[in-house]
Amino acid sequence: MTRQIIVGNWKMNGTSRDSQALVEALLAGLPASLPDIVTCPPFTQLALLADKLKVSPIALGAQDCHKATSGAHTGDISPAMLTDLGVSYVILGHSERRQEHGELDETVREKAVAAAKAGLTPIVCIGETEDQRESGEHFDTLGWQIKGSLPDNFSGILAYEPIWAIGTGRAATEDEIAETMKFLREELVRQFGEAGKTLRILYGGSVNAKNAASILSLTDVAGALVGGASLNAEAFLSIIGAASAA
Ligand SMILES: O=C(CO)COP(=O)(O)O
Repeated sequence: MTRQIIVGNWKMNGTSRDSQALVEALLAGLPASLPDIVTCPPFTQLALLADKLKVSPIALGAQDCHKATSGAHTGDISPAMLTDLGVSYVILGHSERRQEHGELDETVREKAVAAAKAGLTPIVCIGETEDQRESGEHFDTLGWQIKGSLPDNFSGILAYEPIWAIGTGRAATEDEIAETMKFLREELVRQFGEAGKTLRILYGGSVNAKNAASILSLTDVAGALVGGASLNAEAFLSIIGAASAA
């Protein structure tokens, strides 16, 4: 059984003071048996946390990167700048970036190629809107997102985050997650052949201390991408605990 991976996406939250306090509380409370743990603070906290987490079991991730190594891209951060700081994962194509920054599947795919080339593990997010699910178009949407966002030879992590479950407190039901995971696995195998059988898939969307154990026990769920609950040390530690037991 492979170790689960729990990723905390802090989104646009965290001053130096809060970030420091949060990681100190996490480090003090980690259980003896651990899943893989990744924390993705905003860019501004990466250097501080790289230092704090250097000799810890918590890996560092970023929430986005540019596809170029350097150049005239005001406001952007390159994969090489992230690896330079000791970052090892990067979330790409989160629905908030797709919606607020107009990121398309193609952009996400180019970023995933660049990230992997720099040595980062890309965590590529896909997910349907509530309207798409209600009208029965969710599998088509997810299928297109997989085809468009994942590069050839993809060896990163796929995160399924239904948009209607993000930040709403309404996680997808176990049946919805199970059925979707089955579909995603089939699509990955269709696209990547044998390699698609072992690509890791995370679930994200209102994962919390209460529902983590049941979600993480579902077939093909290799871990969770956690937003709000990753900002609370106690809640995130409970999710880590649930992953150790899964
Ligand atoms: O978007 C998410 C993680 O990337 C999920 O956010 P919530 O856990 O706050 O629903």
